[in-house]
Amino acid sequence: MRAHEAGALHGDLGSRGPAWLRTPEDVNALVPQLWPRTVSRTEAGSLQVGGVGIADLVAEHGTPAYFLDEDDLRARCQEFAASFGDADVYYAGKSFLCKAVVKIVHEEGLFLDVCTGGELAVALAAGFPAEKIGFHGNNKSPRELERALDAGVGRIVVDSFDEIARLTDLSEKKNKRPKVLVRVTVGVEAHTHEFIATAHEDQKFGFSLAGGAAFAAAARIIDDGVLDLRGLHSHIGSQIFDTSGFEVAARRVLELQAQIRDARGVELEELDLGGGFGIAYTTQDDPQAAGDLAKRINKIVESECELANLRKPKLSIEPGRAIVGPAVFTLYEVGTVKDVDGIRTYVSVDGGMSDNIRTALYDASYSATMANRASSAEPMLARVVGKHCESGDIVVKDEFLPADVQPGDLIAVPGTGAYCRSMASNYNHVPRPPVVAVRDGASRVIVRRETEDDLLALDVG
Ligand SMILES: Cc1ncc(COP(=O)(O)O)c(C=O)c1O
Ligand SMILES: N[C@@H](CCCC[NH3+])C(=O)O
Repeated sequence: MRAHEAGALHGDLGSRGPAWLRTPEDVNALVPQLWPRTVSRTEAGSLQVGGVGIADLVAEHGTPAYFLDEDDLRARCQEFAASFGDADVYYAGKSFLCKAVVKIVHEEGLFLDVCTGGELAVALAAGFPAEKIGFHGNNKSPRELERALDAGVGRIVVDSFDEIARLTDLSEKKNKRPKVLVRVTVGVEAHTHEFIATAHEDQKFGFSLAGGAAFAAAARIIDDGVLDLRGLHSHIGSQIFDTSGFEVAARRVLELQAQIRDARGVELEELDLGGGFGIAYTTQDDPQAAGDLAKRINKIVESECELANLRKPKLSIEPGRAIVGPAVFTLYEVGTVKDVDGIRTYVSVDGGMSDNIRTALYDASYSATMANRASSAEPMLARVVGKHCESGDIVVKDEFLPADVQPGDLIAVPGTGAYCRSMASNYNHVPRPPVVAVRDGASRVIVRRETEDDLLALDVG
């Protein structure tokens, strides 16, 4: 998360926006890095995506809803695959997974990373080839491991000594030799929110490099000879803009790789550097293009291999957010507009923390625009909030909206493809919104809207 996302507000009443937020010259303008590529305003001023106008989308699918620009998603898959060349690009399923997206990711030639039996079930149900699946998780159950072995999952990323023992035992019983990676905690303090940083020492993921657990895990697997140790894995966190964290991570895992070679005579052939590439949530975020990331990461790995006197391993990366995040916007309808005198204007919409928990959970920043019309009114600093019974139910902390925003207007929030529907809840018994893919002038529901019947179906009375 960027420094500006710390949420600091101006002290003076009446201008309670963060210091970085500027009054826009045109409150209707769409800042390109925030929006899926086929989104634009029609001459009349409303949004369109994939050649379909927002009014038609709302008439057919209602609000709130997530709209996926399918061409944008496919283009991002293609850019990562082409830029990283020989590397395997795993789409991180945790960011957003459903059968249609699994099929798209497969058609575009990507691999797939899952981290629970549920995600694995969706991938397999959509016909994704098991050998192109990587299986993560710090607490995979025996049942999940068994399922992965039976399905023939391509890589299992082991995360604890308990798991190594469990998987070794199961593999011997089933006479299998799964390919595994050892997840290494490299001790990098990634510049991101604490809850989404994953490679500092004090946390649940991986084997500590500094404490020697990572070496011991690799050595145990090699010595046992049951699992096929293909390489090491490092994921330093999410929403990272600066490649220096990847540089330190690559150096440290490659040093470990050299240590393993020297101690056991085994030169591991693969290296997975995880995901975490940041995307634009606000005008201040300036993400790197896939091509630039690929060049930097390849260069880092090459020079670190040279230093450690290692052959360059086959690389894998696991972008989730950077592929699906920018391809989606959420559309809401405004229900109430409340000016809390001298403090701020609250614009309440028909969704909230149940469809986007990131603002409440990580203090994340988002942007928004009025979607049903362009307005000539002055920009007004507003806070877009949901309909839940929590004062922390904030969708967009600070954004300029036209001062004439009113009930019935539509608000679109970009950058919601990752970790919004996948982290959605039924808090306050609000049914979760649908995901609608739009392309070439047509829309199709890929995850339908939940109904009250769905909610009641689980309630056995
Ligand atoms: C192991 C692993 N790989 C990949 C990702 C994808 O991260 P992001 O979507 O932030 O790129 C995550 C999530 O943080 C992860 O835990
Ligand atoms: N869910 C998080 C990222 C963590 C993903 C898994 N390690 C986010 O919204 O940014």
